[in-house]
Amino acid sequence: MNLCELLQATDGVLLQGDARADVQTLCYDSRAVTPGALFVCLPGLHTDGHAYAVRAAAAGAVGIVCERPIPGLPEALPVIQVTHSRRALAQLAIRLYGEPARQLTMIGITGTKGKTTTAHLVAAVLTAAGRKVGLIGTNGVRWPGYRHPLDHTTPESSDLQQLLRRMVDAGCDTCVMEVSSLGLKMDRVTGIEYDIGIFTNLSPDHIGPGEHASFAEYRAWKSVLFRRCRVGIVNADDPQTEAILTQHTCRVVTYGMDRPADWRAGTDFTLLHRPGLLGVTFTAAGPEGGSREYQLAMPGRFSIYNALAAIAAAGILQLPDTAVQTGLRTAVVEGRVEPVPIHAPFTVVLDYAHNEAAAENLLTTLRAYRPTRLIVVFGCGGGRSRVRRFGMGEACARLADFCIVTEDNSRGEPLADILADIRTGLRRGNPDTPFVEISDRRQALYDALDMARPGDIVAVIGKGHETTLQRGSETIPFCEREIIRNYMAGRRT
Ligand SMILES: CC(=O)N[C@H]1[C@@H](OP(=O)(O)OP(=O)(O)OC[C@H]2O[C@@H](n3ccc(=O)[nH]c3=O)[C@H](O)[C@@H]2O)O[C@H](CO)[C@@H](O)[C@@H]1O[C@H](C)C(=O)N[C@@H](C)C(=O)N[C@H](CCC(=O)O)C(=O)O
Ligand SMILES: Nc1ncnc2c1ncn2[C@@H]1O[C@H](COP(=O)(O)OP(=O)(O)OP(=O)(O)O)[C@@H](O)[C@H]1O
Repeated sequence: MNLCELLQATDGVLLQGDARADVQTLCYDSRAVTPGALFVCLPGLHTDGHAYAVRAAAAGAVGIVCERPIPGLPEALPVIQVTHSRRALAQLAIRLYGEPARQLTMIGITGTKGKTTTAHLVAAVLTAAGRKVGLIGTNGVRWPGYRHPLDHTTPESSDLQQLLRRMVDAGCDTCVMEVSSLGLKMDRVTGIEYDIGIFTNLSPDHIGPGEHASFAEYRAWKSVLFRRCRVGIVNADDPQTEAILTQHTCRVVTYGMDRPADWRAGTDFTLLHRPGLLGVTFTAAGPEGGSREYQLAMPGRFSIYNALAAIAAAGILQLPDTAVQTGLRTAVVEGRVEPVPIHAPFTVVLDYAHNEAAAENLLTTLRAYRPTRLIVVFGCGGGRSRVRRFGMGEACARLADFCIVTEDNSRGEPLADILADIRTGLRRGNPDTPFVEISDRRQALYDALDMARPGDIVAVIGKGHETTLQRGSETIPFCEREIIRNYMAGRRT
């Protein structure tokens, strides 16, 4: 597209050069510039994109977008000054990729916990209703026939708009995406008007250097989604919902279990536990009454909240209830309390929990299923906070019947040091909980499967959907689902 045409989407002023240049793509990292790219200088936390404009030009950039003049650029190179380059990046991307979000039903999900799960549930329900759905979030991007991992839960605006364009070109009619607070703060979703915004819940997270200054700031950014959507579906039971709705401009639809809500589930739900299945059945009624029964193949009370958000979204989109029931019954989220399908009288689940709060939440949920024994396989990452290791150790010792402590992305750090910290945590949590240390994670999985007996739950936590293991400077393929299935298949033959 012609640079001149693109610029009209921004408040940019041409400082030098000819605006008739042809722009093929947008780029915000000089190391990724290819000929035909328009380089947008983003001021960052660690460095400033303006410092790399000369390098971008040398790599073939057809123009530079910046917030201030940059010395040393070739005279003929078009340079455009904008007030805010992150915002400009989003505006340019929307124009370059032909406003793809306008051609999709856009559903954005925000909240501290449950974004990934709710996004999958909404996508499953829509798919069961015959929609062609694209999905973007922590577990990557996918649409029918395509999937790819992503660096961010909510991608940078230029990457996001390009993905949306590809979804439209692939025939998708709907996009379900996780909208992180940083995605909102960093203009990654600027310019997108969501048909539906969903709020799950809020607790302190992502507060610290480079992320949010305080809980209030974190919450304020999440609340922005409800000024950028037509209908906001919010959790009536979350104490932060009222604050999230400050200055909202959308129609509000509520869901919950404890307080009055448009979509409400009964508190008399039933936990389902069969080998290979940890689920729940519950009833829910919408604004028009008429309670219906739903089944989920994921455990716990909190899963009902995620499902209610999906049921409410389906209600707004007027999807048939049979599709909602089918979608919820069959949805599985990789690495989020994901059951591994094996022929065994016990249950194995994979989960991404890698801090004390998440481990506590998960193991408490699993204990409610009254397993004969709860066996936990876990480790902790190297080069990260030691507090996390003590905390994981404590939570697992308090809630498991047996722990197998092993490696988890040890990166450059000696595994022995990490295991020693976990051991300290285990002793603090409950010195009587038996545990073994098995350095090799694959062997730890094999041992857990060998010791499991009928009615046991084996929770393998920390890696969730990841398919690699970072051991020292090496990154090795490590798909726990495959390892477990292959080992169990081998045991049967
Ligand atoms: C805290 C945060 O979000 N940081 C983002 C920010 O990085 P930064 O400010 O440190 O950037 P920087 O390194 O100073 O570089 C500034 C600019 O110079 C450019 N550069 C830099 C070096 C060079 O040689 N050439 C060059 O052009 C960089 O590409 C960048 O555009 O801008 C970068 C480019 O836009 C982002 O990739 C980066 O995300 C980092 C990797 C990150 O980890 N973000 C996480 C915290 C995040 O966004 N998480 C949320 C929430 C997830 C959840 O809720 O679970 C998410 O949506 O993923
Ligand atoms: N509605 C919920 N309320 C509380 N906890 C939840 C909820 N949904 C999921 N969880 C727990 O949080 C974990 C993470 O869930 P999920 O990945 O869906 O959330 P997320 O918002 O995408 O989180 P993250 O940003 O950490 O990836 C799950 O494994 C589960 O233990």
